[in-house]
Amino acid sequence: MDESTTTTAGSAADLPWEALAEAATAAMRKAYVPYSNFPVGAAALTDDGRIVSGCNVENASYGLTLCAECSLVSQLQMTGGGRLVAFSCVDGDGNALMPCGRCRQLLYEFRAPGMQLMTVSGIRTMDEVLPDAFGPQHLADAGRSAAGTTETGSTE
Ligand SMILES: O=c1ccn([C@H]2C[C@H](O)[C@@H](CO)O2)c(=O)[nH]1
Ligand SMILES: [Zn+2]
Repeated sequence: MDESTTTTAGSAADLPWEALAEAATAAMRKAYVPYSNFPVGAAALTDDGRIVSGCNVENASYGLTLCAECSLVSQLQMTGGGRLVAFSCVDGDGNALMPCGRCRQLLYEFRAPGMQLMTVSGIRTMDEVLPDAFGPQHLADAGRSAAGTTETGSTE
């Protein structure tokens, strides 16, 4: 079945978008952005009910900047792993922000089937924001793909 039609994430309306926006806004306030002055906060619901979040962290070597989504993925892994069911990120004014291309790829790795994202243009699925994505499923040699995981990362 097409991931966008699976229901692991539940219906978009049932997802806790308000709580995610609040967590993203709280994370945004922790951003380290002396160069761009463009704080970003990201938050996501995991498949076991946690909310993980992250902020952008810039660097004097500008290109080394970590997007908020990088920080979120790191927190996901450090707090028990799992998969992302719903994702939201906000700018300094609290407005929804579309993750940059690199971050869509980062999020794709940890998506739950049917993962939903709150974006500037409304609620979208991962498939919609990153169609025909490259992922662990393309690493044909099992030795090089995510150890012991299936396409969606669940252990079997
Ligand atoms: O998806 C994105 C896009 C941009 N930024 C950050 C990086 C940089 O610090 C600032 C301006 O690009 O916004 C993120 O955190 N996530
Ligand atoms: Zn990014």
